[in-house]
Amino acid sequence: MTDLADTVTLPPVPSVPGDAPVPSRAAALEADAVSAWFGDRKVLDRVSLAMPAREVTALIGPSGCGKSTFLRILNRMHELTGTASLAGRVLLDGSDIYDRGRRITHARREIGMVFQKPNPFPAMSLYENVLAGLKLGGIRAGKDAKDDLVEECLTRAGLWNEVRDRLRQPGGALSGGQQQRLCIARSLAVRPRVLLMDEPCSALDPTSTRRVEETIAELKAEVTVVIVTHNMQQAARVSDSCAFFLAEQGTPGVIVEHGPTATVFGSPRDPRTADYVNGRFG
Ligand SMILES: Nc1ncnc2c1ncn2[C@@H]1O[C@H](COP(=O)(O)OP(=O)(O)OP(=O)(O)O)[C@@H](O)[C@H]1O
Repeated sequence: MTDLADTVTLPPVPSVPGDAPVPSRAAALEADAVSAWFGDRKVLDRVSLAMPAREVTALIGPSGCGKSTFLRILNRMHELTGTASLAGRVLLDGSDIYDRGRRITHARREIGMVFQKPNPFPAMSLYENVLAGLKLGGIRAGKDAKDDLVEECLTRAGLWNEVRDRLRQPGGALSGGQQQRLCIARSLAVRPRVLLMDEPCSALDPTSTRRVEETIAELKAEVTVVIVTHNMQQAARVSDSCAFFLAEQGTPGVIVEHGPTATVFGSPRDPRTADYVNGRFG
């Protein structure tokens, strides 16, 4: 249910949708000594990571090392799991999203999430899918502003030209790759400052994957992107910097190495990073 005290008006859209550049609201995100538990099992240990504005940061590492948990901590989704707890700070342009008095809805609106499996509302039209987050976030907009916003977000997600003539068709009628770009458009409609992506291409074919990667490259001027991927070529293609997570022999996950993507892949400092990026384990 929408909390009325949290109702806001949509920030203005460009006057020429799709053509005018969207003013950048990208924010820097910084994790400071983040630890996480499920029950009494610690799964992340004092992870610190700077994710600069207008850059793509890739989180890589073997299955189970805590990448998704870390990502979910970045927009306060971790706390939705009953047994979950955490310590540390997450700074969005310097202020902690976990500060007392900060609303969970604020973090969710500022820091969007795209999931592994495209999850559009299948019976809702494409138009309504794009706008779905506005209702949930208590954001008001008039008819013209909504029309402009739908065009703008579908354009930014790289889907407008494919669907402009069928906006009233259901979201479930699209291909998997198109559905994922629809989900990206839906995330963009609330004007997030950071977009988190949890293996966004793992359910997609190579052509759709390439299209989503192009979309990520186009978006990063306007929104900071943090992406979890198991695909090393993808990390190398899309990211500016890269963090290698590892949880060795039942110990909690830590970042072994973090730096510019070219360095992490080309001349890593730690032999474990070299082994992982060269496919020798994981
Ligand atoms: N809801 C949960 N309840 C209990 N333990 C969990 C839960 N979710 C994750 N875990 C555990 O936390 C650890 C980190 O899991 P997480 O999903 O963050 O790893 P990951 O690196 O994203 O893995 P993958 O690459 O396979 O998605 C794992 O040991 C996992 O079993």
